[in-house]
Amino acid sequence: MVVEANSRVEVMEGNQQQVEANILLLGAHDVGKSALTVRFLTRRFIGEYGDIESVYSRVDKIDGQEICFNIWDSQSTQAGSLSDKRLQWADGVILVYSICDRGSFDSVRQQLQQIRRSRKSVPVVIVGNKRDLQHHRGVSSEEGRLLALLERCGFFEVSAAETYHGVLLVFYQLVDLVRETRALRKSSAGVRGIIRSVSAVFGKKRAE
Ligand SMILES: Nc1nc2c(ncn2[C@@H]2O[C@H](COP(=O)(O)OP(=O)(O)OP(=O)(O)O)[C@@H](O)[C@H]2O)c(=O)[nH]1
Repeated sequence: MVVEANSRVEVMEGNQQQVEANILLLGAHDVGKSALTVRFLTRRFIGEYGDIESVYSRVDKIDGQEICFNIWDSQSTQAGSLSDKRLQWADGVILVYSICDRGSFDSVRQQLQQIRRSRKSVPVVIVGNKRDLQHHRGVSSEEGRLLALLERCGFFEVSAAETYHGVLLVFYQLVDLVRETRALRKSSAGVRGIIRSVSAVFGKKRAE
């Protein structure tokens, strides 16, 4: 059976429900967006990645629920040229910088501001990648954590080159945030509905 929910198609077989989560990866050039995507999809680090911008999918079962991750590994953009189309598509955003590249951290700050202007409540996880290159570190963990705290984002430092599990946690935390946001939206829509009904009844009484 196929049902429409919040303009999203959810596929149901018996009691099983598959939830879709559109995840957009953003960040400056060379920070490891493709490396993180490929790690998550294949568990591998292949070292060099082409320039093909594409959406990839992977289905996982989390807490008994099937989640279809649709991942848009976008080409790096200047802050300011972040297309609205990509942001409107996303249910959640992974903002990537390299811990060795301060400029890429500044780009994350700028992109975050831009995201907040057009999608105020979209969940975001900030990722400091290339954690294996400690000797070249240019951004401290505290700076990354503080930015995430101030902007209410998730935060991880990972190495796409070295570990799979750290990368897995990034995607899983984001999907948790996406599910929480949807649940909140649903319950606040419910409350709005109740308020409308109550005002309709009282409005009527006043008119009588
Ligand atoms: N040492 C190290 N190198 C990494 C890591 N992640 C990615 N790289 C390397 O960084 C370079 C850029 O990685 P990509 O995944 O292509 O970066 P990108 O952000 O997708 O780059 P663009 O698509 O050009 O914006 C490649 O040479 C990767 O091998 C990491 O965790 N550690």
